[in-house]
Amino acid sequence: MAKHSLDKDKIKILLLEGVHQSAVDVFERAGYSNIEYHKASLGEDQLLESIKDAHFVGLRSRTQLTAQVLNHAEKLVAIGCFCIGTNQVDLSAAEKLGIPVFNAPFSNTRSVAELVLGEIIMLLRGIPQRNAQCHRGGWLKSANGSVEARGKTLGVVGYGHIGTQLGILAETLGMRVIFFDIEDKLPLGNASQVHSLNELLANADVVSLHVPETPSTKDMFAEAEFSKMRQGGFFINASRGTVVDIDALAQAIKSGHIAGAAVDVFPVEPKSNDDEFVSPLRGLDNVILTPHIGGSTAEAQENIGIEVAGKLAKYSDNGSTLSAVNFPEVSLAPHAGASRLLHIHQNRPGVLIKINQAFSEKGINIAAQYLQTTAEIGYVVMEVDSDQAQEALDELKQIEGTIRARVLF
Ligand SMILES: NC(=O)c1ccc[n+]([C@@H]2O[C@H](COP(=O)([O-])OP(=O)(O)OC[C@H]3O[C@@H](n4cnc5c(N)ncnc54)[C@H](O)[C@@H]3O)[C@@H](O)[C@H]2O)c1
Ligand SMILES: O=C(O)CC[C@@H](O)C(=O)O
Repeated sequence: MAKHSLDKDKIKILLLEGVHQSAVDVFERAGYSNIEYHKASLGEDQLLESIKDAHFVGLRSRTQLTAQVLNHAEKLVAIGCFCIGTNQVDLSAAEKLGIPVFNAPFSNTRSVAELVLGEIIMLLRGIPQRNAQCHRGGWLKSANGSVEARGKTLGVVGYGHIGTQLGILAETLGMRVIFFDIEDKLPLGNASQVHSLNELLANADVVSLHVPETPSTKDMFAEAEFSKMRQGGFFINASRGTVVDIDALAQAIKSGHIAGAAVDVFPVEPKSNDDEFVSPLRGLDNVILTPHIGGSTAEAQENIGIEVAGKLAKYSDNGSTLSAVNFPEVSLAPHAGASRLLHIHQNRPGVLIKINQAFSEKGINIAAQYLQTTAEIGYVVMEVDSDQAQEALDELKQIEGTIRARVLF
């Protein structure tokens, strides 16, 4: 492939939150050496300073990329969320600035499902409180409140990648699986979809949440929902902390209505491993608390590193936005001897016609062209003869509604 418009060693890649070494390896193999690597998330001021001249940023769930931060990141070309969730990024602000956001939609799915499966067994056997007693020198040898998973009903809220995997695994234990989702979903195995959350709450022995953080899931579980769960039921949340009113959950557990819970995500999480974890669930023996590690396994983190770094490197190398979460998806094979230009514009009628008119008036020959749009923006990848690339770029920059235009190679 021809020379990159910007020397690769000038392209700054900022990696935060200890993303796996596999990501660094992918970038280095692709020729990118200017990598600023941080093991933890950065404080606000340090983030602003480091992101100001970064072309790519990679983060996990702690770093908040708000519109303010993005506006400050003058050179930012693309964002990689080295995880599933993308709620920590203002996706719409990024889109309007012409910045695609990539994630790893299923590299840690299995890890979360396995953790939850283990927690189901632990909760049904009353292990958390027995474990806590033993640590304090107690001996709670009793079958009281201990039951098998076989024959119990698991209620999955959000039957997506994780919810479906969990359902299949739970069936191998002999559990009956019901699920509630806002979309009609193909039930896997013997699972069955119920038509309201209330129906699920009334029928499940264990309720497990696997929805994304969206306006519709904010505080989706509060006092009313907990009170509709079965007396003595169990509750698991490994989705996002904002989905649950944590005080209401603590209250439902203290009252004995909920017999135990496993919680991996919290409305407020410590910024680093050195900060204190504060929660109304602390000190409750029948609650398994984990520090947002549902997807934190060696396998998942390595695969996520490879997947997301690969997507960023591809976007940098050839403009491919396949599987971006906030951007039109375009992928175009390179043609020998041609230069590639990228044009991101506000989605208004006639932009492509204007580009083609301008090129035709200047005698610029288009070898290939591909446009995709979202409601907000349009993204055109095109190729022209290499000796006309600069002239073509100058024309593109003058098209009304242009957000960004650049020559890639
Ligand atoms: N604890 C962790 O470490 C960890 C790891 C990975 C993912 N997660 C979280 O888990 C979430 C789910 O992951 P996934 O890969 O299964 O996502 P997914 O997008 O595949 O599935 C989410 C499902 O939730 C459904 N949904 C959305 N809004 C809903 C609502 N209001 N009520 C009912 N259903 C609704 C969707 O239709 C979809 O089927 C992620 O968004 C992420 O926030 C946490
Ligand atoms: O690795 C993380 O910080 C987030 C993991 C998980 O919540 C995800 O969204 O994939």
